[in-house]
Amino acid sequence: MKSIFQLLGRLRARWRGGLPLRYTVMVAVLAAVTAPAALLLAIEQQLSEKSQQALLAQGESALMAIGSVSIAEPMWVVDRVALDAAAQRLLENPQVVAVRIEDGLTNAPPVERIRDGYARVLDAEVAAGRLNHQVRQVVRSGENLGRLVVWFDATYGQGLLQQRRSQMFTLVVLQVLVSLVVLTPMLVSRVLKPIERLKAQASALVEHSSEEQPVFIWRRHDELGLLGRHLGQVQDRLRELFGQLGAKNAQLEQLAMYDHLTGLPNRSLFIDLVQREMLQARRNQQKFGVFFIDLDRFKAVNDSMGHAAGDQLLIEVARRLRDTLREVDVVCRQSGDEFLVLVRDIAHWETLGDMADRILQAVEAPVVLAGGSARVSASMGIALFPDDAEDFENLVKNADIAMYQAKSLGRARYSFFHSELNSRRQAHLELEHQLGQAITAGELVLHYQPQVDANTGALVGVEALVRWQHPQRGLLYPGHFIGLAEESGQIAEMGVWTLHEACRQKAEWKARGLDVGCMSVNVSALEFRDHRLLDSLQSALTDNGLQPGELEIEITESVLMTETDTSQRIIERVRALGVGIAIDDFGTGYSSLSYLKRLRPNQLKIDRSFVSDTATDNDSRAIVRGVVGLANALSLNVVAEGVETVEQQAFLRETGCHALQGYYIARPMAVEALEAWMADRNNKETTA
Ligand SMILES: Nc1nc2c(ncn2[C@@H]2O[C@H](COP(=O)(O)OP(=O)(O)OP(=O)(O)O)[C@@H](O)[C@H]2O)c(=O)[nH]1
Repeated sequence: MKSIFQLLGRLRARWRGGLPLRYTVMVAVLAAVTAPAALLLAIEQQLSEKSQQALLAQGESALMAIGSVSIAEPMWVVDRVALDAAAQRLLENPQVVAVRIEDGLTNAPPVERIRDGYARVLDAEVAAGRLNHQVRQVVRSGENLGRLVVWFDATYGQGLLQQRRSQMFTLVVLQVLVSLVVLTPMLVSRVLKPIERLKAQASALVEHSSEEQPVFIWRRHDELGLLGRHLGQVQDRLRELFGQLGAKNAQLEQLAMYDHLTGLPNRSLFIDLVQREMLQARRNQQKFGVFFIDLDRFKAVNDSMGHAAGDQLLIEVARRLRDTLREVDVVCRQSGDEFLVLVRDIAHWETLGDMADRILQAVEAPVVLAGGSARVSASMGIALFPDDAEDFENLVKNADIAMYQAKSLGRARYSFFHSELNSRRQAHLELEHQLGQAITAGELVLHYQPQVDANTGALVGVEALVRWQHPQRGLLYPGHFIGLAEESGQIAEMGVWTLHEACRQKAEWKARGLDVGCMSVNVSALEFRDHRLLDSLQSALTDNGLQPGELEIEITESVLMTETDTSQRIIERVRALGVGIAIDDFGTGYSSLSYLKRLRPNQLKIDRSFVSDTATDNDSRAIVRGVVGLANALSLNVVAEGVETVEQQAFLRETGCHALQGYYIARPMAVEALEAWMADRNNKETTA
């Protein structure tokens, strides 16, 4: 019982939640066909029961009337045979169970006819209501002859009714079945199937993806067909929109993930791939490498052959990188002339070195461009996962640091990253940053080293040497920061400051009556080739009211001897200005005599390495003698640098060297110390 209720509950819930349409239609059709049929059946039963009873009653009365009339004559003539036959005829009526004809005039026994099986039970059946009997007087010519008693089967009508009922029921069932057989296929084909199709079409719309969609063709012209066609149009429009969206997405993905020039993955995609590789490498305890590749002096290709040729070169380099690497490796263009490579599945770290060599060789092969042929090299840094870093940013940063190391070692090579290199680079960057502020913070100072006449010992000039009074690290010598200043471009600003400060100091001494002789200022290679050099010299002199002859610039031999035509043009302009020119570190480079003649400097400074060896080394002595002889021949002054002993001084005097500079004379000194030194010498001279 409980489970029946549960089932009903479930059905109710199902009904409320919405039965599938086909069940609903089936139930509706069944109800629509069977309910009126059942109602008709019930009404018909009621009506036929009533009319049946009336008919039976009428039939019984009629039978009694006809029976009594038909036996009146035989009773009158007392024809028992005819009476018996009349009783038999009455008994032939199926309703009649027994007939008795009683003669009221004679005492003759009644004529009786009883259906088989009823003889003994007549009274009991009457008492039970299953039989009823009727009695009718038989009359002739107003005289009462006797009576007719007939027993009728009271259940006869019921039987008839029952028979009729089952016939009606069969008819109704047949009608329901016929209705179902006719209606169901019609409903299925005209309503249910189209609705199912519409449902499938709508579902296809809902689940719309870029994949192939089924096509629904509607040929019907009713409302469902119209709805289907409309849905089809929506589907077509959606398909079209999705197609456009897909193309746009692919375009956006291409733009977002790939470099437009080379078609290589860009940095975003590369990050994604490296991060996935990290997960896998961690799981499998594997290593992988990242290469940071930067083309060497790519700017020169752009500058000399044009940007379009530069682009062509980048495309070609990208192609070579792809061709050189294995399928599993990924190369991306990070920006400009920088490429990143993810090197997967490395058995040994040496594998990386081999691959790096192959890449460098591939890049270095000549490239034919629109404007001619070009040749570039690349510098490459290699960082290893997980040894050098465990996240993308640091891995690439470390590969970059290693690449920078490769550049500083002379380019066209690769370097592995080491954490120690990282900290060195860090310190370097920090110093570079501090150097940027040192000039404005007044942390740069000039020390001056005297140059004296080799014979008389008189002060003939001072060389200004820059120092950095670092707030934490104390006094730093140029070796610690000039290279840095050159790399970062700060050398230009530093050079201008040095020139102006040296001239300012010279002017101050002059104003105070202190004669330090000629002021020598070092000019680096970058400053020397900077077109602003002449303006700087001019303004340093003018601003401080100095004569050009009071200033001299020192340029190293190697700087002068590269791009000699340019050097010569610059030297000519400096000389035209009246500023002196000294060739520094003379003897270490490769001056040719003809250039020396053409450049016509004022002074040669013999490099300290020759001077320091004069005591022991005959060759050095010969070189010094040669340089002095050459200078005399070209009417140039000679200053010997790095004089540290009395013997060196004696030798240099003897060779005819004009001036001396070195620790034996005096170290580079701050302004006050130099002034004290000069005062001390004056005192000694006066005393002497
Ligand atoms: N043709 C072309 N040049 C580009 C593109 N993107 C950046 N560049 C140039 O590439 C050059 C990159 O120069 P750097 O790497 O800084 O210097 P470099 O000349 O290669 O010198 P080193 O790297 O120090 O050896 C710059 O001059 C940029 O203007 C590009 O898409 N096409």
